[in-house]
Amino acid sequence: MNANIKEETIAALSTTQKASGIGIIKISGIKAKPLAISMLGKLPEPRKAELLLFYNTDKVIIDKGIAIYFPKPCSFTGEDVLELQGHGNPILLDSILQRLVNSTGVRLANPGEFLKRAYLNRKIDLTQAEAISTLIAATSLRTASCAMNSMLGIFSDEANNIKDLITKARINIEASLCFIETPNRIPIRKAIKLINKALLESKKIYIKTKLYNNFHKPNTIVITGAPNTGKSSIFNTLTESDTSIVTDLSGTTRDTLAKPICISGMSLTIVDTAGIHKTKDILEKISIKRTWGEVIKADHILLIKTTLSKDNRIPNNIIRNFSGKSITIIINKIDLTKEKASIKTISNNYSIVKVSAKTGEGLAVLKDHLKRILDPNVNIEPSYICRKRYLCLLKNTIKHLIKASKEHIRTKGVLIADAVGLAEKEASKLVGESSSEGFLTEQVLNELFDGLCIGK
Ligand SMILES: Nc1nc2c(c(=O)[nH]1)N(C=O)[C@@H](CNc1ccc(C(=O)N[C@@H](CCC(=O)O)C(=O)O)cc1)CN2
Ligand SMILES: Nc1nc2c(ncn2[C@@H]2O[C@H](COP(=O)(O)OP(=O)(O)OP(=O)(O)O)[C@@H](O)[C@H]2O)c(=O)[nH]1
Ligand SMILES: [Mg+2]
Repeated sequence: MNANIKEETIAALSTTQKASGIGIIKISGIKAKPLAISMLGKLPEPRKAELLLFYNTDKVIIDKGIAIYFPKPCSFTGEDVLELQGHGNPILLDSILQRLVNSTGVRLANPGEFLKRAYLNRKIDLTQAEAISTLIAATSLRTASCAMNSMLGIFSDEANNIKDLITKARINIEASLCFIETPNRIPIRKAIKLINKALLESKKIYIKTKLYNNFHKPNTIVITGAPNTGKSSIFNTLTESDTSIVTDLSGTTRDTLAKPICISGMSLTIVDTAGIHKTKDILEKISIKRTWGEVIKADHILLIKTTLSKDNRIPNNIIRNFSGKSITIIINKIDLTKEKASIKTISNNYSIVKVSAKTGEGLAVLKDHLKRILDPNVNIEPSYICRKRYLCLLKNTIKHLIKASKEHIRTKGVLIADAVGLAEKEASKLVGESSSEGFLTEQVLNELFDGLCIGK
C-alpha cells in the first residue's frame, strides 16, 4: 500500500464542472475534521445533513449549503469524509477547492482516488470497484443494471464461493499428504470432490460472465440519401430537437451534424448529412465527400427515400462500399400517399420501415427496430459485468483445476496440491486478493482507477 495514502487528505469536485443545481465537494482524510470546524464553525453531527454557512479563511461567507461529516471508518473511503454540497456554480465551487488546497495542505484528488482508497481500506473489493466504474460509464440501462448487481456483490459472492471451495480442497490435500505414511491417513477423495465442484462452478460463472457484453461503445447511426428526402426532418424527430435546418430547398444540409440520443435506455449517436447526388458544384462536392466519410464510419445506416422515389432498393454504390453493414431503408413522407406505417425485415441486416417525419407516424416502430438490432444484449438477462480480467483469471482457474482433477490420485498427490494452489491464486485475484501477496500489484490498480473520473 502507498505509505502516503494514510497521510494525505484529498479533495475534489464530485459533480459536473458545468453549472448545475448543486455541486458537491468531497474531502477525505485526516484533515476533513479540522477543516469542517474551520470552514463551518462546527463539526456537523456524524452522518447528518446540516444546513450551514461555508466560510473562507477571512471569515467571509462563500456559500450556504448542506454539509455532511462521515467519521471513519463509516464512510465511503473508510477515512474521515466531509461533503460540502453547495450551489452548483463551477467558479464558486472551484474557489472553495482552491481555498482548501492553498491554505490547508489538502491536495486535489487524482481520478478514481476516492474509490481506490475505499478498496485499499477494504470497504469494497476489486470487482465492486470495477462495477462502480462501469456503472458511471454505462451507455445502456441494461449495462447499468449489470454493474449494479456487481456493485452489490453478486459477482464477488460467486467468485468467493469458488475460491473457498478451492481453499478447502487445498487444505484437504495438504492434510492427506501430511499423513500419507500413517495408517489412519485422510483420504484424498473429498478433495477431488471439492475440486470437481469448484471446476463446475468456475465453468458456470465463466459462461455467464462471457455472455454479457458491456464492452460495446454507443453505436453511430448515419442518416443518408438523396437531397430533400427528409433526412434532417428525421434527424430532428429522433433527436427531439430542431438542430438541423429543414427547408423545401434541395441541398439545405451542407455539414454533418452529430447528436447523442437515448432510445429505450440505450445511448446512440445520430448523424445528419448532406444529400448525395451528382453535382458539379464545388461546395456540394465537399459536402458529399463528408457524407461518405460519415457513412464509412457508421455502425448502422438509415437510407432515406420517399414514397415518391422510383426505386426502393439499396443503391449499388452503397452495397459495393458497405456490404456487411446493416442498413435500414426508410420510406419517408407516407402522409403524402396515405400509406400506413410498417416494417419489413428483408434479412438480418436489411429492413424497410415506412414513416412520416411530418406526422411522426412509424417513428416508434423505427426506434423499436433500432433498439432491437443495435443492442448486443437485447436477449440476455442482465447478470453482472464482464471484464477481460475476469475471463482471463477464470480461464486460468479452470485450467489448473482440470489439471488437478486429472492427476493420478495416489501417486501424484503433490502435483494435485500444486495445481490447486495455482487455481487458488488465480481465483483470489478476481476479488483483488492474492493469498500470498495481499493486494494486487500497483499496476493493475492504476489501470483501473486512472481510467475513472475526478471526484470518484
Ligand atoms: N452524497 C453522496 N451521495 C452518494 C455517494 C456519496 O459519496 N455521497 N456515493 C458515492 O459513491 C454513492 C453512495 N455510496 C456510498 C457508499 C457508502 C457510504 C458510507 O457511508 N458507508 C459507510 C456506512 C455504511 C452504512 O451506514 O450502512 C461504511 O461503509 O462504513 C456512503 C455512500 C452514491 N451517492
Ligand atoms: N409531407 C411531408 N413532408 C416532409 C416529410 N419529411 C420532410 N418533409 C419535407 O421535405 C422537405 C425536405 O426536408 P429536409 O428534412 O430538409 O430534407 P433533407 O433530406 O434533409 O434535405 P437536404 O438537406 O437538402 O438533403 C421539407 O420541406 C420538409 O418539410 C414528411 O414526412 N412528409
Ligand atoms: Mg438536410
